Amino acid sequence: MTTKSIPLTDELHAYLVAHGAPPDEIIRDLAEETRSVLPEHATMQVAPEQAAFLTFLTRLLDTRQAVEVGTFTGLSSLAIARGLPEGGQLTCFDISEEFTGIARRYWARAGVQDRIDLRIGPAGDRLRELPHERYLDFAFIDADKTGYPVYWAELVPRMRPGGVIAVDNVLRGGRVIAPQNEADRAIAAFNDEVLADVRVDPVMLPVADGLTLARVR
Ligand SMILES: C[S@@+](CC[C@H](N)C(=O)[O-])C[C@H]1O[C@@H](n2cnc3c(N)ncnc32)[C@H](O)[C@@H]1O
Repeated sequence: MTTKSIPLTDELHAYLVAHGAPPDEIIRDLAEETRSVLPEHATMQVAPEQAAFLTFLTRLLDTRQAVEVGTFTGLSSLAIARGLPEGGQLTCFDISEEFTGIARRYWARAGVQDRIDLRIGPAGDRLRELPHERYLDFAFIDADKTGYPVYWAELVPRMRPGGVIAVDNVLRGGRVIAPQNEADRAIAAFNDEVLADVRVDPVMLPVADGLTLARVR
């Protein structure tokens, strides 16, 4: 028995991915294309076990309306879209036509393009265009780290009671306890803000680079 999460070697990580929900051919091709076309940015993609978890969570919450902030080449959005029922909708936000051009091709190949509404532009501005109602079942934040407080402020009031916001990179490779740059400091401050927010019940999980799940009251 251990009182904390065990470290993952490469071999153990491969085992964990293989025994959870192993990536299918579409996800494997998307990861491979991202690595070969955008080698400097490829680590921005969510980990395979996170992708599987996003699909699981989307289904668990019976999600009909979801939002993603930070789409890149589309792995997390594909995972969320796959968890939606017929008629469900995912609204995605990103600033890059180049990155999301790749995403669009893989959404089409997976047959989920009709469930995804991609909006290009700074998410802080574009999120304000969403209905001012508590209608979202699930939201995933994974864009520029200094923008997290703005995305949080726009999303929390739009979540239905019991809806969940998932936030990626909350451990910043471990640097969150000794921040070394602006993004690290932003996440350290953001994590404190989430903890103090009486509108949500959060948990922080050591999945990949750290994943916070916040259930909105
Ligand atoms: C970590 S990546 C997202 C990875 C994605 N979730 C995946 O699984 O592939 C961050 C993304 O945020 C986008 N981004 C950066 N600043 C943004 C902003 N102000 N508004 C919207 N998107 C932004 C970047 O273009 C990039 O695609």
